[in-house]
Amino acid sequence: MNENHKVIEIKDDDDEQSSPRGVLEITVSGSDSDNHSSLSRCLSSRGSSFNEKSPEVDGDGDSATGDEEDGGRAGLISTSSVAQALRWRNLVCNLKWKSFKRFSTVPLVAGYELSRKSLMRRLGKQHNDDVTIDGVNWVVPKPSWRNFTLEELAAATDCFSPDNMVGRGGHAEVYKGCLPDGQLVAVKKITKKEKKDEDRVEDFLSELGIISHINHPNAAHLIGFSSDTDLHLVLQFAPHGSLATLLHNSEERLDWRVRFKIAIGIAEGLRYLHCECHRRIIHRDITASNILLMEDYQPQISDFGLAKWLPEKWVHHIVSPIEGTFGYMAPEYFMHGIVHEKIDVFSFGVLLLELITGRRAVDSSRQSLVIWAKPFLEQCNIKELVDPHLDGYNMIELKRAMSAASACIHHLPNVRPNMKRVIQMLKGERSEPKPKTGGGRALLLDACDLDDYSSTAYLKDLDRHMELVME
Ligand SMILES: Nc1ncnc2c1ncn2[C@@H]1O[C@H](COP(=O)(O)OP(=O)(O)OP(=O)(O)O)[C@@H](O)[C@H]1O
Repeated sequence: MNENHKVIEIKDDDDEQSSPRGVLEITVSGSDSDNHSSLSRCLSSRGSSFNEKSPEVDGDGDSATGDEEDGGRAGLISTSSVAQALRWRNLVCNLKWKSFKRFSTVPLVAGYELSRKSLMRRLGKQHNDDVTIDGVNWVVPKPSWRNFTLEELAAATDCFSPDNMVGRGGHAEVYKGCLPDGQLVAVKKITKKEKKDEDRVEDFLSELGIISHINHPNAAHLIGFSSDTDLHLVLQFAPHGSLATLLHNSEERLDWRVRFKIAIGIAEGLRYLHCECHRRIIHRDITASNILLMEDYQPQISDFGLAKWLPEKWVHHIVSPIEGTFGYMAPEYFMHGIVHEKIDVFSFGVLLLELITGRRAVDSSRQSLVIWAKPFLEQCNIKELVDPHLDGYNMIELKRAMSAASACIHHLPNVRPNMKRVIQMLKGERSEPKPKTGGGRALLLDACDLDDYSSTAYLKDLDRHMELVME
């Protein structure tokens, strides 16, 4: 176990159960060879735990059907899809493994370190060679992804024309594109100029590995990827852009009905990532810019660049460096680097506040929305809190959103509800979070006595932290 790990205790009850079962993670330490064998174990363990979702490819390159459901799915896969799947498998199998620094657990691809040159060389080979099967029995996820060439992406985006650029984040430029069949796509070109090639490739594979396992209407949908010259993800296009733009930079005013629908959708997406996905995924960067709005304003959680797998049996993990967006970061994360579901819950609370108030997580005078809103939430002061631009709102929904926000931004992670409970609160199925009296998934750390951490101390820390990062 990583030395950074402090005493942790897991107490599960059914209601607080937030990890999927039957997922085997391998702890990695030591040399390359250790890691490689860990990988093999990890992959073969995935074979059994992922059977119901993904068709397997056996040593002869045929679809192997483990059960009836797999058989049905496999039967639907076209020959070219199988060939793509094999190319994908070959690509991953050929990658070089080294020790993994940040996390001591390597899920499918989140631990690669490889030289970009070597990746490109291997990829170049993939395009030309017949697929070779090495007999390793592991699952090929989602064989319908496409491996695009740079020419295809250039044709789709009019040579990455600036007119087609729909967004730019800290790590990527995003272009609107149109595929030959008329499908609109977003081509995310990874830039991360400050990073070394190896790190960029590692981050790309990590994001790709996570996003490729996600299958939910409220989470980004991967169409394909390209590592031809540059690294690209090809995603479903979001016609209404990001929530941040619509909420803070647009003439268009989102009415309450749409805002509430967006809140429920994001909550459903997060519940999926935390509890229903093949593996437990912590997004780590839930912000208004990372919520995309599809047709009919259905929200999609996007940008899995910081997302992490968390093994089922671990209550949390401690990471360094701490990356994320100021204004959305939970105190235990920005102070101690603790990663667990409740840091996403905190960020979701900030998002709820943005939807209620129309204010940014951090405004132009560097005021944190959490610090500003806390007293009004405690007084249930709707008049001060609610966005003055809203023409009207459903009072019951607004109050539910306020009480959910209040619970989510609690300074103690154990007191914050999980996403399942947040949805119940928003839908009025349960009005109050269940008080934590020792049951449930408790987070006990001797490294940082969070239970002694008061709301006032937290607000002071938040202020201090903001001063530091805004200097
Ligand atoms: N699928 C999409 N459809 C439409 N617009 C998109 C899509 N994906 C991203 N965008 C736009 O591009 C912007 C940047 O994308 P994204 O957040 O994925 O980049 P990033 O560099 O990883 O961001 P960050 O700085 O948060 O790491 C988004 O805020 C959004 O406006």
